[in-house]
Amino acid sequence: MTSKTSPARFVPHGFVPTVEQQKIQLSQHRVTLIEANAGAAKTTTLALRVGEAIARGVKPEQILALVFTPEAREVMEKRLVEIGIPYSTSAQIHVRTFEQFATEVLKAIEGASATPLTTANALKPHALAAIEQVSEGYAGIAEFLDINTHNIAISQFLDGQLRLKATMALERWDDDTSLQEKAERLSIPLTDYLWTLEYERIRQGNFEEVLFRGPFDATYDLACQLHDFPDSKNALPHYRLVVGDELHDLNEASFRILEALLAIDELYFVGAGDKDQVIYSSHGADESYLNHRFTDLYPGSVRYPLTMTYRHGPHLAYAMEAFKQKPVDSSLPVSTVIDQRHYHDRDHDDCAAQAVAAIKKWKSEKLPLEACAILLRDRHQSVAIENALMHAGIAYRTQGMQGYLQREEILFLRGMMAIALKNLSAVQSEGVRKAIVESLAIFGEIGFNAHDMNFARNAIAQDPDILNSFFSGQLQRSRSDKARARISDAVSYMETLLADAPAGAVLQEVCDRIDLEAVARRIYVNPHDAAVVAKSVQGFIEVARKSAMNLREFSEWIGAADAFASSRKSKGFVLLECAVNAKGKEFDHVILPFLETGEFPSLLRDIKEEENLFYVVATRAKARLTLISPQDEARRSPFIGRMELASTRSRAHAAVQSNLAQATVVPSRLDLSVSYADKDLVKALGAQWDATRKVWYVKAGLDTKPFEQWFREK
Ligand SMILES: Nc1ncnc2c1ncn2[C@@H]1O[C@H](COP(=O)(O)OP(=O)(O)OP(=O)(O)O)[C@@H](O)[C@H]1O
Repeated sequence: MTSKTSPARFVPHGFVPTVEQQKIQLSQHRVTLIEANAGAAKTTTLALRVGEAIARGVKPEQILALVFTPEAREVMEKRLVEIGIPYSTSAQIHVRTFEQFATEVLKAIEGASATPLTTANALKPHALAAIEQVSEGYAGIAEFLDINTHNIAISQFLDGQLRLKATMALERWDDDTSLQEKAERLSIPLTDYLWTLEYERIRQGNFEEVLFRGPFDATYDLACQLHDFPDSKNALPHYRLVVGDELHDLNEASFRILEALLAIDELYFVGAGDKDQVIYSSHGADESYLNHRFTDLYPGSVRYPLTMTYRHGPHLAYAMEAFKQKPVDSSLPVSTVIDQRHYHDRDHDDCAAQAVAAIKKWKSEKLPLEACAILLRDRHQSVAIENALMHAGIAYRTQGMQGYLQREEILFLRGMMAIALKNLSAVQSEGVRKAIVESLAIFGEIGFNAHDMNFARNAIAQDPDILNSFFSGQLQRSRSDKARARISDAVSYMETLLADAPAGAVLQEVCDRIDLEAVARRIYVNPHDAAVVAKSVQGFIEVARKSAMNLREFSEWIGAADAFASSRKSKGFVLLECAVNAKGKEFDHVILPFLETGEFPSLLRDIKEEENLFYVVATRAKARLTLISPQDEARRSPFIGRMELASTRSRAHAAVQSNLAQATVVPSRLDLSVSYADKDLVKALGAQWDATRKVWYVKAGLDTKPFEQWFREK
């Protein structure tokens, strides 16, 4: 595909590739691997490789770019265009998550798509059916079984089966291996092993028709299919080039899909990753694939380094070097600012005020708000931040999560207030009215089926005055007597209230009467989700209490806040996003609030992954990183201390000076505006044709005078 001596045919837009990048761009090895630090241009260099392939005649639809998450897919799509591949061309490149790719291939094999079930709540009925089959079917060994059907057990089961499948640990055993032995070898309780087998039996359905697929199931099913029926490899599209980003997320199932793709002749593969960005080990992600699995399979694979980060300057590079205890460097002649701000201990409103102060400072320097991102460890943290932003009149946009006023648990409380004030009609948006009705049904644990739910949503959204009578009537359908009694009590309490009752105290009373935290634990399969919901609710009640408003005033304030949050500006807003969704992205200014023990690192999660997640979010910053932590040093996240900010500062300063001294102005190529009729003329004068970007250009270093009449900007 490429030859060792030939120069690059693809010239990117806006920067000159380094020698290291060029080696990868021109690599002619079947398997090329890149292991490099955050911001060291992995995605960009994969995009360069794609551009080079197109410049050499590979059709864009013969190129596959594989990633693991929708966010990473977005970043890859963006980079392809940024480096200069025209949108019309890049849109034809197959940029897919593994799961999406597997779904498409399975559809080609099976001729139909299995129902996708994406949430733990949607999978719960199938998990319950499976455990029922275990308790009935294995009565003979019942004394070894430990049957539990509460939400925590289901959540643990769903995580466990995902891991078993991601690591392909359910593969066939010798017939004489007993069930107990198999469970022991997998280091899981026998019940969990049997539960997974039954669950898979239900999922795989009868008559070879898969009934449903949960998260990651398509990847697993395709890996099994390729293993069990080698001929199904023929269903894989024939690509000429496959690039894989974020390969640190590889697990056994996705690796096997890559293996099958790589068995296709004439296919080149270039993959990149950073072992310190592994945050999905619960899904079987493992650095061993990058470390040696590729090389074991393809001894001819080569590894190329990308040694410098291009996202930020030496200050942040050295802080990350100290944090991760690995070499990190930057050749950028810029001082990435690392600001620290502190808040009164446990005062999250003060923390949010510090975030606002950091944004105001940025704005006062005439820097664009949309280049600013507040990255949260968890979504419950957005309550204080959103309020502070609204209060300061700073527009914001949430990504990958709803603004807090639109979340189920808060919509439920808004519904209860609407019942008290009989003012659902005051909620401007019909969509929000519908969502409020749905949340009342969910937290009221009313057993609506999809049809009933739809009917209720539409009827009440159109005629909000019937909310009270409808809701009281439907409560009779609540699943448990206890829940029905509690919520009826809360509704009667609300209906007796006057509009001038204090909102904070009333909402607290509603939560106590219903025992909302227990309801959340019943409703949310994942205990972490239930905990986040409880924290959101507490945050909301705190807002009401601190406002000192009565019910009517608070309801009006929510209406105004709703309108503020939904105002859509194309510019002049800051971004609010959860840490896990920020992978692969970059922002001029990253603000990390709530850096205290228990929040970040979260104590409910694996500490190594928390550390990797912190590394991921801190390295999203290009020009400025603001760290917001408690005044009390003992309560601060230990991650800040590990950045050794004070001791790395002078070395970083010296590196910026030295980078400045070495910086040279690199002459870049000049794009021309040439009509079809003039093409032979410019060619004769020495202009080059860029097949990827479909533009004539003068190579860097050539005399541009003869081309003056075709300059794009005179
Ligand atoms: N040769 C170069 N000169 C200057 N800037 C570059 C060069 N190559 C890439 N960059 C810039 O470096 C930044 C980081 O690149 P990229 O996102 O590809 O890194 P990455 O290694 O994939 O990051 P991560 O793993 O942290 O997501 C981008 O802003 C990109 O435009």
